[in-house]
Amino acid sequence: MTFYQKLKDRWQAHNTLVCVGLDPLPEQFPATVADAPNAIFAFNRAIIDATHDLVCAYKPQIAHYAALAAEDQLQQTLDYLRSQYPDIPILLDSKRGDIGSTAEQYAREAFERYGADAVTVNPYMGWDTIQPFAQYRDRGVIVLCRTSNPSAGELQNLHLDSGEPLFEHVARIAARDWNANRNLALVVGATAPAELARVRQIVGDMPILVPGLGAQGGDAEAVLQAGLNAQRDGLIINSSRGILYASQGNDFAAAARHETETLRELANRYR
Ligand SMILES: O=c1ccn([C@@H]2O[C@H](COP(=O)(O)O)[C@@H](O)[C@H]2O)c(=O)[nH]1
Repeated sequence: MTFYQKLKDRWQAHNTLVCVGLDPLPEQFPATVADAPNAIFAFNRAIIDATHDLVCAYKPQIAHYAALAAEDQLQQTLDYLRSQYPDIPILLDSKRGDIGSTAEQYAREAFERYGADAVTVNPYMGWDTIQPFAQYRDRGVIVLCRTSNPSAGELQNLHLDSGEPLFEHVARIAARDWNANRNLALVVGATAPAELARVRQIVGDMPILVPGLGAQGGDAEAVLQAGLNAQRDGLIINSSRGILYASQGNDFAAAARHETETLRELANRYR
């Protein structure tokens, strides 16, 4: 099944737009988990078991594993997801971007080594750096368009000679020129609802990954009003720290479930 079909099934059959980010910070784990062997995998497994029926996707951010030399625990987490919850798409957030021959290796890393359903990529270097990912027709390629960080507008909102801001140009060429295999999606931050509304106008029904709720302060109502597509879905609304570290006590998994449920209900209120 393709990334897009898996995602659509989760949006519809499970009635959820929520994506839980798997960004381990062991210093915020409860001591009982932090001291266990393979603590990152144990933490992720508890979060996944507590939230799997509420999510449309999981999004591990690769730096959180690489910084700790814990790629083996990322792999364990992905293997666990595939064996226990095979219908939930896995979005590997690695924001890769490099010349074509290196991009081919990054695509192999995401899709063959880790078996991700989709990967985030940086469009700054142009189409020949995206194409090695997009040629995996059954996988998703999620292109950074208007990110959620405070300085995002420094470059992404700059106006081109055509008069349109750069992020709109990225949305336009991604939808019009780069999406021959119908496997592209975009990233637009929850902290930029006006830009999200413009992107939705430009790209039609294309999926949009929206990070920046919770810890970064994005507003769920504004995101839903700006970002839903004609089918009243089309959004992958991510929260990582706000869910994972809702409690740092032994009730962390139950607290994560509560936060996920709350975000799902909030999002569904505006659908
Ligand atoms: O524009 C972007 C693109 C990616 N991210 C990633 O999403 C999560 C957000 O984490 P929170 O704890 O919910 O703030 C994180 O993995 C980022 O690397 C983003 O925030 N903004």
